[in-house]
Amino acid sequence: MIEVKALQKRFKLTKEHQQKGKSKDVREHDGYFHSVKNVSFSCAQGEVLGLLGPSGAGKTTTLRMLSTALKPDSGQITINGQDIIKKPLIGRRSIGFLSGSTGLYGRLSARENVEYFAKLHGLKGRELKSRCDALFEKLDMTEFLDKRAEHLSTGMKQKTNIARAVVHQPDVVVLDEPTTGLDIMTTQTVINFIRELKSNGTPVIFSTHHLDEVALLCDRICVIDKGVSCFDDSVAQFKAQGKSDELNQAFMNLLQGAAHV
Ligand SMILES: Nc1ncnc2c1ncn2[C@@H]1O[C@H](COP(=O)(O)OP(=O)(O)OP(=O)(O)O)[C@@H](O)[C@H]1O
Repeated sequence: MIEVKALQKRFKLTKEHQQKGKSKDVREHDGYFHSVKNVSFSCAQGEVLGLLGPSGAGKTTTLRMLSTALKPDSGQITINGQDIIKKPLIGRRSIGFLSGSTGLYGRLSARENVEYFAKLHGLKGRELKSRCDALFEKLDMTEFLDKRAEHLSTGMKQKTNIARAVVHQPDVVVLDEPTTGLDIMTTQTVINFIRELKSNGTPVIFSTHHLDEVALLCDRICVIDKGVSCFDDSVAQFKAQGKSDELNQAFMNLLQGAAHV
């Protein structure tokens, strides 16, 4: 179970940001850009939560705080009752994080990349091999395992990144736009993999702009708009609140009627 309460993160405004016109955004004040102003949600065993919101809403910033890559200014993140802001090492062990900016080591093969991260998490010998082999099969990676990462396609790289993110069998999996830019077959492999994590009881949180994936996978939805979570509940409640059975219409209704900004 992961619980996120009242997260906040602001960034000092640079001249460059001001020149880009950020000063027009309502989240800029006191010399800071308040990227995440008040975000709360939870995701229990066996649930998949879809994190939705317009571009720039604060989804990636929120997910980076969950991964411990960014320290919140205030708020709480607990995993199975453990405060991972106070104990980031526990957070790093407990969370498997895939981000758009995660890089692979280009000169290592796909297999070597995943094994390298497995070793960093203390895996070795037979356990390391059987854990990696199982992931390679589930993610349909066998035919490119020995190719250098620098020569892999976008989809192959994404599969390798996912394997690397979950090789330590984390308690919670957090995926930032896991299917963006992928072809249909690779997208399906990623969707099946999320389903399998769910059926094993692992809470999965993923950000996306694809509402068809939300319909296929999610039990819960959290919507972030201008740094504020304006919805956190079941998919059924989302449709009811948005007064539409169609997720995209419910999403539009919710944002248009938002009273949080
Ligand atoms: N280090 C930073 N310094 C200043 N502003 C930042 C920084 N990181 C993020 N931001 C700003 O915070 C806002 C939220 O960004 P974030 O990447 O979290 O949005 P997002 O919801 O993930 O958007 P998208 O759907 O386009 O990926 C954006 O306006 C972004 O420019």
